[in-house]
Amino acid sequence: MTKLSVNINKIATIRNARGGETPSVTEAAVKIEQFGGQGITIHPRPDERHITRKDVYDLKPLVTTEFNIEGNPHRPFIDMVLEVKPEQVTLVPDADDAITSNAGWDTKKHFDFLTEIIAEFRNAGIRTSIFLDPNPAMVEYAAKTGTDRIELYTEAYAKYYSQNKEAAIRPYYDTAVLATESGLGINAGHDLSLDNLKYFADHIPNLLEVSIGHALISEALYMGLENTVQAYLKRLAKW
Ligand SMILES: CC(=O)[C@@H](O)[C@H](O)COP(=O)(O)O
Ligand SMILES: NCC(=O)COP(=O)(O)O
Repeated sequence: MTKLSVNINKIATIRNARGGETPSVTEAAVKIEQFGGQGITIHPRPDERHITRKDVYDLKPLVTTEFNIEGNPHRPFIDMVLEVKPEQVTLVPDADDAITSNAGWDTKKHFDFLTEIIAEFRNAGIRTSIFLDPNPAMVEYAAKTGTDRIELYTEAYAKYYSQNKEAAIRPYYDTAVLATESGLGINAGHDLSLDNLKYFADHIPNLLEVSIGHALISEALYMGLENTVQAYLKRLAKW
């Protein structure tokens, strides 16, 4: 079964446009879980452009499914995650000024750094996942870092899906097969949508979790949050 973790960054983006608490990030998380969401993902960025540090602490006692915190492991981020103790931390190597995440880890180059940080999280009982381009060459080093999972960075798949979906998914399939053989769990995310999700989930073996935010929250403007979460769950259903 592939779990749906809903990324609620965009709820915070709208809220921050006016300050105050509308729409409420915590209420959205609770409702998403009531509507069937199987996890809540947030990506607090250093400039707090959407999710703030306060949100991270406010959400922790309310999330009853799986809490997944994503981010670049600078020391303040690491310390916050160790204090909050979510079920999962996803390490993303994004520059502070990046508009959004735009690359996976070079696991060979950053091997020592990742190994050290991953041990810190694992010793605290927090599952780790590292954001990875669909590049089988990165899997060998990823596995040696001790991470529990990888998160396949799906922007390229989403971009090329409408042109040639067989070609778009091939590197993801190859990376996923090797990751499974290497004992790694597989998550995926970035630009997944109602259009492209089913093909991805049907063709990637052992896909444990997808985290989806931008498209899902955008689609919810027209369909409503409950219908949208349900529509995503249907795309992930195997029957
Ligand atoms: C790791 C990943 O792909 C997502 O977390 C993405 O970075 C969302 O972040 P933004 O909402 O800031 O674009
Ligand atoms: N890890 C990916 C994520 O949380 C959401 O990415 P997106 O759907 O906002 O592109």
